[in-house]
Amino acid sequence: MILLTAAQTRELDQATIEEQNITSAELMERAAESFVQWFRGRYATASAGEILVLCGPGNNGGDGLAAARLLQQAHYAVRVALLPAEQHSADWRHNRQRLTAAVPVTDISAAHLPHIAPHTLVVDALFGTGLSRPLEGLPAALVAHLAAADARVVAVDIPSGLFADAPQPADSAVVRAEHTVSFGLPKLAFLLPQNAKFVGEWHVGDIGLSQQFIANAASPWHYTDAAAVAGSLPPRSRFSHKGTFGHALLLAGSRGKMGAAVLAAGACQRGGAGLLTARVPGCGYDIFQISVPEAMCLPDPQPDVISELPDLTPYQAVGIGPGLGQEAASLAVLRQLLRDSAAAPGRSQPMPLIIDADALNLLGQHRELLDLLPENTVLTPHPKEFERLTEPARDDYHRLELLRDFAQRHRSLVVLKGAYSCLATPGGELHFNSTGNPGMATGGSGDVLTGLLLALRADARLLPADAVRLGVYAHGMAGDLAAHETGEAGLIAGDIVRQLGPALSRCSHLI
Ligand SMILES: NC(=O)C1=CN([C@@H]2O[C@H](COP(=O)(O)OP(=O)(O)OC[C@H]3O[C@@H](n4cnc5c(N)ncnc54)[C@H](OP(=O)(O)O)[C@@H]3O)[C@@H](O)[C@H]2O)[C@H](O)CC1
Ligand SMILES: [K+]
Repeated sequence: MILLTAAQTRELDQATIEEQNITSAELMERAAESFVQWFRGRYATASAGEILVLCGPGNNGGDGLAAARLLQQAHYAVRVALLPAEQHSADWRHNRQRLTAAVPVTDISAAHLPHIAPHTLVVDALFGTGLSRPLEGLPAALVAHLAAADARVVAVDIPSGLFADAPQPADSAVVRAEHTVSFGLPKLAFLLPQNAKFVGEWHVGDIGLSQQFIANAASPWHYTDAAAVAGSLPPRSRFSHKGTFGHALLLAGSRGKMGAAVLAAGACQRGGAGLLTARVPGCGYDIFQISVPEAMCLPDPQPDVISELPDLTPYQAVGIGPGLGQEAASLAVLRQLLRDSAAAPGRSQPMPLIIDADALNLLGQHRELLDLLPENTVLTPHPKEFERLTEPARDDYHRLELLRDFAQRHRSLVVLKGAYSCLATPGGELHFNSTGNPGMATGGSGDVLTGLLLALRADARLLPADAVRLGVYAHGMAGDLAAHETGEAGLIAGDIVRQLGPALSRCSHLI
């Protein structure tokens, strides 16, 4: 699914109206119906109490007026408060007229802010994608009043005061919603950690927007949902053998951190690698062989860390980093790996690499190595690791800029890990992942992702970006399946490994 700017959203509305030969008021009615349908599913009339709908002067306010009418028809107790304005949109006026006397309406002024008892359900229809500047004056005072009242806010389309696709100045007034009910497509703003406190839980209703416009729209932002990964894991041929799915090499572990190697190896196996060989420090030999009997093991001559790179000839992909440590000997191995991978003997393409954890930190300390990254190398930093590779970000939007720029400059596939992990491609696309849950914020879940990506990059049937997008999605889905069994707090990385098979199998059955 693609994500659009606020300006493109307006064009999409217009395209829908023209394509379907409907009026803008009819499209607004669909939006209001979609909002009310969600609302009715969430709040029973008996327990909702009196609902206050706050309406601004544009079409967001128009949505609010139409929703107020529909809520009243559905037997909710509703009142409306209007923000004063010199001008109102045409569809606002249309819906103001359609509101019957059964819904009390008051005008908001600085002297008459609406009374809001604690826990009142408030529908925020003040401003939507037409927000043209940060809120000040009366709208800002109203937002503060809402916060002070401890209301339970449901935002229409987007919390008022929040820009859909750009940062707002620090401390500017933004409504803090418990839920945001949006239309058609999610907004980029919903996916950024800095906005979580405003957006709350978000939902998107289908209002029949032009699919043709969406399919042809140009945007760097994508949202990886089930449809996006459908078909990216081809079925296995009956005549396939273990060589078909590639031989992966994993360089992982150091004294005290062999668990990372074991988790990554388990994930690589569950991810479908035909063969896996692990290079581990000497001390990890027994641990690894006993924990992962399906894999082969090449113990390093050094007992505590990995100090020598094996010959890469037999392998189709290499993963490095989980539990590696940051010793000079391991840095030398990483440097050698980058050199050997760029021009692997007998290969037309560079070796597919996955670089994670301590290997990323080593890259951050020796940035000259970034120039050696073979094309389509996968890097999987969390925000701190990413900062070590680039620079501290001013905010989440700046971080996305840095991410996009980095992936383009180094022709790499970078997965910035987080609630909506974001894959940046060498072509400048940003793919936000939709699966996963907070239970996955636990030690070792990144090692699992590395192992899974290693398996998928070793599978020559998959294109590089498709493999990574699928891996990030399946990893999140495995976390969701695991959390279903263990709960979020009880989830540990090994649970994710155990659910990778079912998750991948679901992905391969998606159509
Ligand atoms: N497909 C859809 O998503 C649909 C969305 N709908 C809804 O329409 C809104 C967008 O409506 P729009 O009329 O474009 O814009 P808003 O309602 O958000 O606001 C515009 C008015 O607000 C004024 N404004 C803007 N910023 C401020 C501010 N900081 N302070 C005060 N006033 C402000 C603006 O005035 P200008 O001076 O900027 O001209 C306008 O008067 C979308 O979010 C959905 O809710 C449709 O219902 C159909 C489908
Ligand atoms: K709003």
